[in-house]
Amino acid sequence: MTDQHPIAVLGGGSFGTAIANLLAENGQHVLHWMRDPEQAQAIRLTRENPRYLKGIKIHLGVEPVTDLAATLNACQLIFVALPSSALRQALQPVAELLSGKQLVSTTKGIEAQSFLLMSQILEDIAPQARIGVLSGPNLAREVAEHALTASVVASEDEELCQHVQAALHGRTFRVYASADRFGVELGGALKNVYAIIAGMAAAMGMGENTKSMLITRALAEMTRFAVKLGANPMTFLGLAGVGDLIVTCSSAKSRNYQVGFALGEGLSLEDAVARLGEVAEGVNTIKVLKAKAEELQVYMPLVAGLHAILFEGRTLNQVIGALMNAEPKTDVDFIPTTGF
Ligand SMILES: NC(=O)C1=CN([C@@H]2O[C@H](COP(=O)(O)OP(=O)(O)OC[C@H]3O[C@@H](n4cnc5c(N)ncnc54)[C@H](OP(=O)(O)O)[C@@H]3O)[C@@H](O)[C@H]2O)C=CC1
Ligand SMILES: O=C(CO)COP(=O)(O)O
Repeated sequence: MTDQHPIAVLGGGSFGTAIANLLAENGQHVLHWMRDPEQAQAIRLTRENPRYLKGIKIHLGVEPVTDLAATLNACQLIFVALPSSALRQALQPVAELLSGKQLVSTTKGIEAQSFLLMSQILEDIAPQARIGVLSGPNLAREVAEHALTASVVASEDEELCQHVQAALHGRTFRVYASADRFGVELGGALKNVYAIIAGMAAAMGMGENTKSMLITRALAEMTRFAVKLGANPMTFLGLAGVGDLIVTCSSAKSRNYQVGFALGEGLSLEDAVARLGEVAEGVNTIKVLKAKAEELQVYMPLVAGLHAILFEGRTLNQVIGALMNAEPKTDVDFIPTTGF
């Protein structure tokens, strides 16, 4: 059943475009808000968004718009697909228009200084809104090309979860519900850091053993950190945890992986990010994560190693040597046996 109101998607990048298309394919009228009037006009005329999703036809049910206030006024369900660095500054000025709306963040990042996840920022600026997150192994291009894909909508608000499932479920996209908003969102933010490391390893010609070790030990670190923050470790065994970690650490379509690959080829961080020209959230997340892990005294050797390479002048070989020669540890030591 289609909504009586249009559905808003905020953000004219690759993921906003992919989600807007999915909704429109399901018969929804979508107001796709972007800040650039030229981009909106070009999409209206050509039905393509070549800068972010070249070759993908934009469904006629997607209406590119640039009036944010009018968009928020017209819609009850609003997907937020803005970079984490832009979300607060874009939405704070229109905070009063968000009251009572269903806001679903798809943004996978952490705010510097506050260490807030994106749905927590939404809650902060719009306490009267109904809040959820959408996260999972969802490479935008594959979603747009109709690869069979699953995602998770997470909120304590069951009605919101059902609304999102009804709006997005289709022949190629399946949405699972979760009540653990914090765990689902944390998984999406943390995995970007490990995708940078996986990209580096690939550029260095490392094999499948290395990839598997990285993904598994990344899961250990992520879970250890999440448990320290009081999250449910079981969420990390789901699509938004290990699922997203696998896809992002395995695919050259991931922008975080691409940044890592460029670093592994010897580019500076600045050049790697410039060459990408899109958002790689892990670059900002690593800074705040390293500091938080130290503050909370959580053992995160991969995070510390990547930070040392990017910001402390260590070489890849120095860090690899330190990681492989670290004191012996036990394998699965990060899930408490009681309490969950
Ligand atoms: N791409 C993917 O596969 C997936 C991405 N995500 C998450 O979605 C979020 C958005 O990423 P994605 O769509 O990929 O990013 P892209 O890099 O593809 O696009 C970024 C978009 O954000 C816009 N933008 C940047 N700053 C502002 C601002 N201040 N106000 C308004 N709009 C702004 C850009 O506009 P302009 O062109 O005018 O600069 C552009 O449209 C990220 O957190 C990402 O982790 C989640 C799942 C999958
Ligand atoms: O989150 C993603 C896939 O689930 C997209 O990852 P990148 O931002 O690294 O492209």
